[in-house]
Amino acid sequence: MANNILNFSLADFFYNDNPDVLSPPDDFSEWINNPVVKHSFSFFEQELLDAPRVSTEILSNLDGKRRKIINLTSYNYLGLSTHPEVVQAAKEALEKYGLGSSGAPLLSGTLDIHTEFARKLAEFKQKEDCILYSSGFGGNVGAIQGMMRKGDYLVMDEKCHRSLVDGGTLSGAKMLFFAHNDMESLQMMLEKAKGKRTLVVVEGVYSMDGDLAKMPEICDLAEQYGAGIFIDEAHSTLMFGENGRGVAEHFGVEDRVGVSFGTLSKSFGGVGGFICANKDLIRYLKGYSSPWNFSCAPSPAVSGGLIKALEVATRDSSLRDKMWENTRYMKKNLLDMNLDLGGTESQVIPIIIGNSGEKLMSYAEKMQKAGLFLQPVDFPAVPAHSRRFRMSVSSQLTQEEMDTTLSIIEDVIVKDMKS
Ligand SMILES: Cc1ncc(COP(=O)(O)O)c(C=O)c1O
Repeated sequence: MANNILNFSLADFFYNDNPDVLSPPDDFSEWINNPVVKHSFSFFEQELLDAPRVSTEILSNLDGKRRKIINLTSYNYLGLSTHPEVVQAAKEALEKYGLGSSGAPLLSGTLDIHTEFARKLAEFKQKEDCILYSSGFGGNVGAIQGMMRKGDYLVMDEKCHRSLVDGGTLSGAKMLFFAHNDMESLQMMLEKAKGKRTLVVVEGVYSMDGDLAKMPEICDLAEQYGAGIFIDEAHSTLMFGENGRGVAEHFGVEDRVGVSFGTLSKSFGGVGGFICANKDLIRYLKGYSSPWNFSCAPSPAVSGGLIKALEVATRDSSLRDKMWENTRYMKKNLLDMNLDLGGTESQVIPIIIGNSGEKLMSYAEKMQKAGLFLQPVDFPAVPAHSRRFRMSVSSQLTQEEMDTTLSIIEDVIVKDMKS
């Protein structure tokens, strides 16, 4: 049976009592003064200068030398962060409301601009209501922690984002992880949770691999066991589906998915998170979701920009179409170089390097010196045997930038791998 939950996986790493990984020594005071980790892993520490004027360009400060480089790591998939209409709308909201909301949403923090944005998001996602959070991370933590309680079961894909896992931990619900996108493993976990209040938690696009949740099969199984479904559409909202509503729309299963999460920091180009669901659930979250009722409401200036970002991204499909055209071009050329792109089905393209952290870091540095910023993703963010670069393709990339990117990758990675 394909149940790799028993082999090494992120789930093992993070959730099981494996004494070999990142566990602080028993003597906690000694550890605080002299923290050590047993498994070595590296950070690609560096400083990027200046706010990017366009998402594809940044200044790097590697070795104290300023270089203008191509950025293929940004989440600004549609270029909305720097879109002139979005920036203008944010400026107007800033003038009108000031910088901050100066209150938690239930106290004085909810302004008319938040209500308007939440209503527009609910309409867009075709759900009854919507709740806004100041961060995507907080939205996931808050929704899961708010909805679930001790005695409930969370059945989560093992590759789900940390925010979903932390929300589960806080809720006190029992957490069962199924092998990534493996329906046999999902069914096994649902069997274990049988008869309990159960929520199946998946991501539309998985953020490290770029593959899609198998939504039709997941819906079938969840319905068979009477479980609810929560989908994190962080990397798929405004990108997938005929109207950009995400992977649930792409598979035609929106009305079978009760709770839909989105972040505002990726394709929307701002910051924040939101949950769309039925009215009762949203009302319940407003009472019990701690990151909502015990944290300041989102910045009204950002909300103003985001209302415009939603309008720009949905008034036609031109930005999305361009992003897909660029994605197809990059994928085709990377595959022609025989690079391992895992099972990507989206604009998130992993370039898997393997188990050498040193190679990963040295490629990263060489590429940056040659004019390309690709963020290396090292263990423990991904399993040690599949260290990688994670490329995010944007609608803003020019043909020249894509061709320069490909030739740098060929020079630095492909030539070395062949040698
Ligand atoms: C799948 C997923 N969910 C949630 C988040 C959290 O979103 P934010 O960074 O907007 O807080 C991320 C961020 O990387 C993500 O990849």
